Amino acid sequence: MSDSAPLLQMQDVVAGYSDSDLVLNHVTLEAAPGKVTAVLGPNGSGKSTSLRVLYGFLSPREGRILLDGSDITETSPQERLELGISLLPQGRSTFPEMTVEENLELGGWLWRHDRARLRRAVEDTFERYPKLADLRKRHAGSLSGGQQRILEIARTLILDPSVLLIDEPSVGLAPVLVNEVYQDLEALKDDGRTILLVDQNVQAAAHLADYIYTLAYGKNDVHGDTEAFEGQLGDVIRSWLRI
Ligand SMILES: Nc1ncnc2c1ncn2[C@@H]1O[C@H](COP(=O)(O)OP(=O)(O)OP(=O)(O)O)[C@@H](O)[C@H]1O
Repeated sequence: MSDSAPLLQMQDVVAGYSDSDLVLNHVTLEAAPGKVTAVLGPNGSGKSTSLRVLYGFLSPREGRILLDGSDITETSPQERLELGISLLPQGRSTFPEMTVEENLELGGWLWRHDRARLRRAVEDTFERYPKLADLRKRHAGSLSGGQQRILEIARTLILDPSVLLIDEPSVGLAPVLVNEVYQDLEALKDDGRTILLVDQNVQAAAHLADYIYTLAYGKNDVHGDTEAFEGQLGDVIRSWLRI
């Protein structure tokens, strides 16, 4: 872990989708403030499940989740959202029949009773993403895959979260759009947001990340500063082929 105290921590978590099922077997992850922490690993190693536990969609059977040192293990996803944690889930999550603007407003649902604040947040987002502003009245379902992904990222920012949990940001996108998405994530890093990134795109994630964890079979494998992985990522990936 880097020098600063971690902002978000998953400590020694055991979790599964049923009583008999063990998906995370004593997994520990820590995200330092203002840094990008990547969680890499082969299919089925428990990366997305870790994000679900961190966001509160799945309760751990053992272990704790800490935000800035406070135990949030028992808090709901809505409370975590209020505390400044946002999740960008894997796969399509826009509402296709609703406009770009309505999709953004839904991202700010917590502020629905404060219309002025919500409107301001939507307009701030359009300022940050001028291309989305041009599309504001279009149905999300009519946007290209890349535009929809940018809309999804923009929607996770509406509440101005300090921690972003990002699951497979570039999956299913054409290579030219993949670059656009990672440039956007780079800008979020420059904002000083804390990012925990789960990714199959190992090279792009490593390029962005300050710190890397790898998981295998639902357990921690190796972890360290990204520089420590320099020249070794190929070996790490090859080791997954033997799993
Ligand atoms: N909703 C679910 N119900 C039951 N089992 C699940 C569910 N989601 C995932 N699993 C199982 O949990 C294990 C870990 O899955 P998870 O999606 O966390 O892995 P992953 O590392 O993110 O994989 P990928 O890179 O393929 O997305 C897998 O065996 C998977 O089949």
